[in-house]
Amino acid sequence: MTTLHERRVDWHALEEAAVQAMERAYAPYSKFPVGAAALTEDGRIVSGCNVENASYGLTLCAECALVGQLHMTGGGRIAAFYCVDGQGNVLMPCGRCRQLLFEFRAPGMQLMTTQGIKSMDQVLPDAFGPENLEETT
Ligand SMILES: O=c1ccn([C@H]2C[C@H](O)[C@@H](CO)O2)c(=O)[nH]1
Ligand SMILES: [Zn+2]
Repeated sequence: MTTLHERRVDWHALEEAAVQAMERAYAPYSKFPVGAAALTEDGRIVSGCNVENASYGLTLCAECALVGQLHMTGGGRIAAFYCVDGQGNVLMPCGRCRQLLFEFRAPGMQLMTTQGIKSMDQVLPDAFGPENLEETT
């Protein structure tokens, strides 16, 4: 059971970064731009937008770009996460993206949700993670 960390988060800065990322979205098919931003444990803000494709199923969620940027800019772990839709409203990450974020979570990672701040465990209970790979034979 993960508990929420007491780390103080500048949610406004994260929201702004998410909105800026959303403005870079490539979403001509769904017309549903998404921006995601994360605060790393060492204080960086990384972000990403969704990138769609004429072959619709190949669409990359905003969180895919975010974890790519996280890794490319020094790695580390995500302390807080914020995702917005085209109106700038808080958006819940899809199931696949919850799994992507789980891989890079810091202890007590906080997620802004439509129901307020939640923990990773609340949005993805009983998650499959790297430790599960150690269970074979
Ligand atoms: O967590 C999510 C959920 C959806 N989308 C994008 C994918 C697609 O381009 C659009 C509509 O599903 O929203 C994201 O970027 N992240
Ligand atoms: Zn997604």
